[in-house]
Amino acid sequence: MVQSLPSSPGDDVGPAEASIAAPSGRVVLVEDTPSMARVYMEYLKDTAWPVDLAETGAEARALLASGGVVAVILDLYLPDLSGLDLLREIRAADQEMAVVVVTSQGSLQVAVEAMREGADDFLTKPFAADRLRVTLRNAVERHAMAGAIRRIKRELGREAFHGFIGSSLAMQGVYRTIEAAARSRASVFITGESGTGKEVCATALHQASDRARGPFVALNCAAIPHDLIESEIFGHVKGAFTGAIGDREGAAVRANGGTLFLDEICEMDLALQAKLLRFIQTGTVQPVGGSRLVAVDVRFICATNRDPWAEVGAGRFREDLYFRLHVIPILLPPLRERDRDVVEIARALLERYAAEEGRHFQGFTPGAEDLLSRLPWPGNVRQLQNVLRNVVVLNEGPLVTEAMLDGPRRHAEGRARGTPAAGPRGEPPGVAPSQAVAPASPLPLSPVPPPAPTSGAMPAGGLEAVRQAHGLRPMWQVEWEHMTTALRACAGNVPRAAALLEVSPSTIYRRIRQFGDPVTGAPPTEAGAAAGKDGGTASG
Ligand SMILES: Nc1ncnc2c1ncn2[C@@H]1O[C@H](COP(=O)(O)OP(=O)(O)OP(=O)(O)O)[C@@H](O)[C@H]1O
Repeated sequence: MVQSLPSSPGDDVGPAEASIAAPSGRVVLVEDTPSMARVYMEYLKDTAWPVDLAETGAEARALLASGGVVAVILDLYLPDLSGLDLLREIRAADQEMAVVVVTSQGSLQVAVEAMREGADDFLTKPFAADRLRVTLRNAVERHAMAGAIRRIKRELGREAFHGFIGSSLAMQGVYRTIEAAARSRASVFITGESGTGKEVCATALHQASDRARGPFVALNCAAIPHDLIESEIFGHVKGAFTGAIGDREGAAVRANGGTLFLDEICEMDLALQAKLLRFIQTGTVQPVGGSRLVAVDVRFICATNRDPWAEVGAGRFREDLYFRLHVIPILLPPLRERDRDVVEIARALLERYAAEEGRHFQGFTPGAEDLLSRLPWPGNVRQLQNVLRNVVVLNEGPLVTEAMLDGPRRHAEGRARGTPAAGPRGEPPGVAPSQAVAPASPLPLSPVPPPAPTSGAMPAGGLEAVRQAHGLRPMWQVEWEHMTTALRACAGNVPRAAALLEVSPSTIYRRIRQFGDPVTGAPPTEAGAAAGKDGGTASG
């Protein structure tokens, strides 16, 4: 038999407790002895929740299945079923309700077992009205609190997500947006500094979407020469231009049923932007030199490390295209704004690189981890990768020390001692002129220099003598000369120079901000001095 008590607005708690919002729902009292049931129902008549009585396990199951139950007061001895089994069923079904078990004198062992199985509290018969009410109320509140904490932990506790490592609050927000955006077909526009993981983000969006089984096609708009990019996206027919020896599908058709990722979208020229807009509006593409329209179903994701709205303002990016693509924006925070993520990523990278390079690194000293957290990482995760690869290749384990990471400071000290390690303007590589001589704080990181000469390892004269003996030059110098040649060959067109060198244009932009523009003669920028000193060798 199931009986119900109506709820009462009043409760037996004091004013302070009454101010806590009690979770809503019903209480199920499971008690097979009618006289006891009557007493408990009387005790409970003034609680905040309506109470249903179940006199058997079967009745209890039916009430629980009907939902909306906030708590169960469960006698462990039932005619048709063990109360412990019912408790296990509740917890196995992950039902969010508090459970208070009722046991007889002398059965403490059973109470302990019930607590282990997930009961929130227990009462030993006999007990007074107040005791029942307070125990019930506390159990409901504790359970609600524990549930909220569990949910928050589940939300916030993600240390990795589809290729991302990092449990910072900033990245939890990104993971949530990716999850929500993945369910939609709306275009996503990813922004963030170079190396923050924009491509990882695009891949995650694809993997978390219902297009995951379809193709993911990525195209770097800056890495492809302008005269080829149209055919790269839309394809071409045989004879469309010199060298078009056959029909070729473009990225759009290859991405059919999946995702098309247009990286460095702001590098696309305006004429092509118009064609892209038409593609987005009509869902059809026309191969270069062809007359037939091909229908394709793709989800667009694009990315840039520029400010796309500023590009619109400057007339380099079409406003209508911006609004078509910028439906769901995702901003990837720079690594320096991700709390301890840098350490979490560094640990994972160290393990990977040590395995790949056959080194025996086991971790970082506390000082090294602290330094990792303090460095500004202008080149973000890619820079961290370069630095750690460098550390692993050039040093021996078992621990990465501060000294192994402290490149700029050692460069600065070397300079102070007169070590000739000057950049184009006399600064040490990777360090802004203004920071080059600052000995204290290890600001923007340069590639980790070779290990300090150990006795017997270097001939007299140190690094420079070895360089001269072998005709070697620092990598940054070779890299910059190469970039300068490429830029001059392309009349200062960065994307074209990047395509020639097969690096990301952002790598060249960073160097221009750092060293100045060799074509226009523009000097390095202040912003570049602060933001462009990753000093890593050209990548991507
Ligand atoms: N949170 C992260 N955890 C682990 N690895 C990461 C993370 N973010 C980025 N990476 C890695 O860092 C490298 C750079 O990432 P990615 O290419 O996605 O950056 P990006 O923002 O697209 O860079 P760019 O603007 O220069 O093209 C990749 O090897 C990527 O796997």
